[in-house]
Amino acid sequence: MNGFAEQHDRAKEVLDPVAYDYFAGGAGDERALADNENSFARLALLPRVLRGGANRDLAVRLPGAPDALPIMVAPTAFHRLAHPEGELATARAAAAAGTVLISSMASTVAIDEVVAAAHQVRAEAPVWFQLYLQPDQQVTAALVERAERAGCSALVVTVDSPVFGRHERDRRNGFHDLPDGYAAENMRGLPGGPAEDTRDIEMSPEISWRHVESLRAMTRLPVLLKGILHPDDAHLAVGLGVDGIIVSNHGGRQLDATPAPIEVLPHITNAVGGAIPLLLDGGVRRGTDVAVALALGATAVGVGRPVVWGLAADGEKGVRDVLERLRDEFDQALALCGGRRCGDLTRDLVVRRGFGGGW
Ligand SMILES: Cc1cc2nc3c(=O)[nH]c(=O)nc-3n(C[C@H](O)[C@H](O)[C@H](O)COP(=O)(O)O)c2cc1C
Ligand SMILES: CCCCC(=O)C(=O)O
Repeated sequence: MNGFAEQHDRAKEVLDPVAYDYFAGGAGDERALADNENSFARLALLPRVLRGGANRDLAVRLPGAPDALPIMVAPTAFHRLAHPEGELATARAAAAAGTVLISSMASTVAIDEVVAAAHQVRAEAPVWFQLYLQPDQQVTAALVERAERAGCSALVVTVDSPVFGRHERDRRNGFHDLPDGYAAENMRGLPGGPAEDTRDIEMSPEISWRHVESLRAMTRLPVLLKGILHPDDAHLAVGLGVDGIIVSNHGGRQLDATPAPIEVLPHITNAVGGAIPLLLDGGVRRGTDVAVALALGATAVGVGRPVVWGLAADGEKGVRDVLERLRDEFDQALALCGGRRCGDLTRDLVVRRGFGGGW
C-alpha cells in the first residue's frame, strides 16, 4: 500500500472497471509497475540534525518554469474517463497547487483549453506539452505550433514508445481506444487527417535521434526527453543539446523488464554530471520519495496515477489534495533531513534499507 490508498480505493469504487484497469495497469506481468513503488520502500534516508532554519525554500529552476516546485504532474492520457471535467480540472488544480502540469498529447480536452484553464487560476502557471514524435514531420510541426500558440512553456518528447506496451488488462477488457463521445482533441485538423475527425496518434519504431534534431529546429521552446533509462542515451541527449531528461519507465506500461527509475537515477546522474536537469517519475507516492529522488540527483519528480485517483475521487479538489499533500510531506521531510532548500538533499543521505547501507 502507498500514501494515496484512500484516493485509489475511492477511484476504484467510482470508475468504470475498464477505465480503472486502463489507468491502474502496466505492461506484461506488471513487474515494473510493482517495482517502481517497492524500490522506494527499499531506500532509507539518513537525516542530518541541528542544521535547519526557520524557513524552507522549495523552489527549483526548470526549463520553462524558473521558479517551480520539485513536484510535477506527469502526463497521463484520457482524463475525461476519470472525471467529466477531465484535464480542465487537473489544470486548475495543478495551477492552484503551484505545480507544473505536463499535459498529455492524448488529452481529452484540447491543449489551448487546458492552458487557458490553468492560466485562469494563475496567470504564470507553467504547462508543458507532452509529444509523441510523429513519422510525418508536418504533423509533428502542427502539434508543436498548437502547443506554442496555446502558451506551453516546454515540450516533453516521450521516447520510450517505439511501439505501444502490452497492456494485458486492456486486452482482456477489449479496451483499445476511447469510447464514443470522447476524443484525443489535440489530433483534430492536422495535416493529412480527416476533416471532421481526429487523426490517430502513431507510435513508430522509425522515430530516431534525427527526429529529435528536427524538432529542435522547429521550435524555440525547451525540449526534454522522457523515458530514458540507459546512461549512454542520457549522454546522447546531452550531446544533442536537449534541455532536460525525465528518467522514467512510463509507469511500468512499456517494457515490463525495466528496472525502477529510482534504481537507475544515480547512474544517469553520474553520466550527465549536472549538465542538464534530470527529472524522474514512477512510484512517487510520499514526500519522502520526493526527498530520496532529489538526493539521488533529480531536480524534480512527476506523479502519474495518484493524480488520476484524486481526479476520479473528487475532481479538481481531489487533484489539489494529492498535490498539496505531497508538497507538505516533502517540506516536512526536508526539515526532518536538516535541509532548508532542495539542494541540501545530497546523495550521502540515502542508504539501502537493512544494515544502514552496509558496514
Ligand atoms: C493512465 C496512464 C496514462 C499515461 N499516458 C501517458 C501519455 O499520454 N504520455 C506519456 O508520456 N506518458 C504517459 N503515461 C506515463 C506517465 O507519464 C508516467 O511516466 C507514469 O505514470 C509515472 O508513474 P506513476 O503512475 O507510478 O506515478 C501514462 C501513465 C498512466 C498511468
Ligand atoms: C496514445 C495514448 C497513449 C497513452 C499512454 O501513453 C499510456 O497509456 O501509457
